[in-house]
Amino acid sequence: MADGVQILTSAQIRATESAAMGSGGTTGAQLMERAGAAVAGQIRLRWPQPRRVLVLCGPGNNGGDGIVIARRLHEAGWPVEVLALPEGPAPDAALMRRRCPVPVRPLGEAAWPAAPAPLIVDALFGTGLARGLGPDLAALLARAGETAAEVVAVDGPSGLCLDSGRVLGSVPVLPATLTVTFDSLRPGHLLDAGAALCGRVLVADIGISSFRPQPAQLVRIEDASLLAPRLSKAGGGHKYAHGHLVVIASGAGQGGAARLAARAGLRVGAGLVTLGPSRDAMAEHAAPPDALMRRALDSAEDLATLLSDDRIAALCLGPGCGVSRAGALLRVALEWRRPLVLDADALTALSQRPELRSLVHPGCVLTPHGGEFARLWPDIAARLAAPAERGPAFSRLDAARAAAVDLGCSVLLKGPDTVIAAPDGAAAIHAAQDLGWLATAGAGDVLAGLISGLMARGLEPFKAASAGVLLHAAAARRAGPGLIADDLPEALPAVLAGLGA
Ligand SMILES: NC(=O)C1=CN([C@@H]2O[C@H](COP(=O)(O)OP(=O)(O)OC[C@H]3O[C@@H](n4cnc5c(N)ncnc54)[C@H](OP(=O)(O)O)[C@@H]3O)[C@@H](O)[C@H]2O)[C@@H](O)CC1
Ligand SMILES: [K+]
Repeated sequence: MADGVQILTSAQIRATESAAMGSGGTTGAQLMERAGAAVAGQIRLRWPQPRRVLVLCGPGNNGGDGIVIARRLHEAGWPVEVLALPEGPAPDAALMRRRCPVPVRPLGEAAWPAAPAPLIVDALFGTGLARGLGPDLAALLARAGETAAEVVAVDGPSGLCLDSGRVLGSVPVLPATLTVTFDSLRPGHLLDAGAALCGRVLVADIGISSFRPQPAQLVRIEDASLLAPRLSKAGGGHKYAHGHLVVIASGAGQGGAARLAARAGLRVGAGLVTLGPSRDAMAEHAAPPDALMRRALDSAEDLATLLSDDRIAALCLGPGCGVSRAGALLRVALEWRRPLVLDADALTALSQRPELRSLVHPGCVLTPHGGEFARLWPDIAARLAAPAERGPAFSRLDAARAAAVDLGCSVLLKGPDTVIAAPDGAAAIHAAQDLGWLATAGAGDVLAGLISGLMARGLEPFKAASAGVLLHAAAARRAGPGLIADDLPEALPAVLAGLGA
């Protein structure tokens, strides 16, 4: 498992809540009170001056939280209006409605305020969302969205599936300025459309964390400082002790993507990196850094000979390699059965060579973007592309996990919401929606180099993939807008120094 913050699915948070209540230490009503109080507290911190607030409540416990928020804000002197859907079978929410000092009016066209409130609390549906919003509700929320009010979502924007980050049905949801969720993040806060729709996400501690399932199966990786002990070279040692990475490069005239990967491998601390172009491309791959070693590799036999040196610790195949060259070298790379990153052209080559799929092993990390993923796993990609009608909807996390199980290797599905999945079910999400400038040519090649460099240093595949993604993002943050991929390896020394590695 990677180091990170535990993420719980809707089913897991329900189980955690049940375990907390089952322990006898707390009741559902107490948890609802804590949840509502936390949201009301955040609202008052963010907007210290009372303002008109419209609280929209659903039939279940999400709506119950909304009622607590309304009461708390009312008690603090805020002008509060509450509109609610008819009650469902949720006894704690019903109790809160009975205790509410503010009139609870039926949510609908007739009761909708003529003058829009500047703040809307969306407590319609949370983890219990089962399907898309009905057309009447969607129309009301669309109207609310037009008033440019600030929106605070309780647990998440209603209509957003908190397990997948996908909007259920084909109805728009009301984007939130602020989302306050409870105990832990849900996958949907980070994945897909969720990241943009949730706005700023805060996690309120409601006192149930000791009842979470263990060990954590899903984490958010966000804190690069956790990497420092793993990346430290404090023990010293020979260059071979830090791993020898081989990066396969292209034939003549196919560009320098592999050099970016190799440079990243060096910068992340592999003891040696050998770049392997074809013989006729040796001259064009002779450019700096001079720390790189070169070795001509024309054929699968040449690669097999090189890999028979058991000091070689990891291999990176794909960046700037060319699909046919990657295809020609793929079998030997897989039969080596040691740490291997397959990226870019190697993924396309693998999708064209189904007979090689059974050779993929747990020491492999595959790093597809969405297009490469769809070529390798068209059935899984089709499930992801199908409309999301019911919750929990099939997610990018489900897709990466299914792919990891299918090939028995770690899979890193790239995107602004990168998902990393191991074949044993462990998974991590890295959300970098703020790093739009990282979507630049060659950035993926650098990532492949980082991961394979870390694998050469001995990190196991899932951890190397997680650490590589973190370092990649940290380097992009340091380089800032305007970066080109070449800047990423150059930013690494400062990133690593900042981590105390
Ligand atoms: N877990 C915790 O630790 C804590 C959780 N807490 C809170 O509880 C929330 C979860 O509560 P919940 O389980 O009652 O589900 P919730 O989201 O209120 O919705 C369920 C209701 O909505 C209905 N419904 C669903 N979709 C619909 C649709 N499209 N259109 C119309 N109706 C639809 C559904 O009806 P049904 O599908 O059965 O027909 C059912 O009646 C959670 O998000 C958090 O805020 C805190 O209070 C305390 C700590
Ligand atoms: K909500």
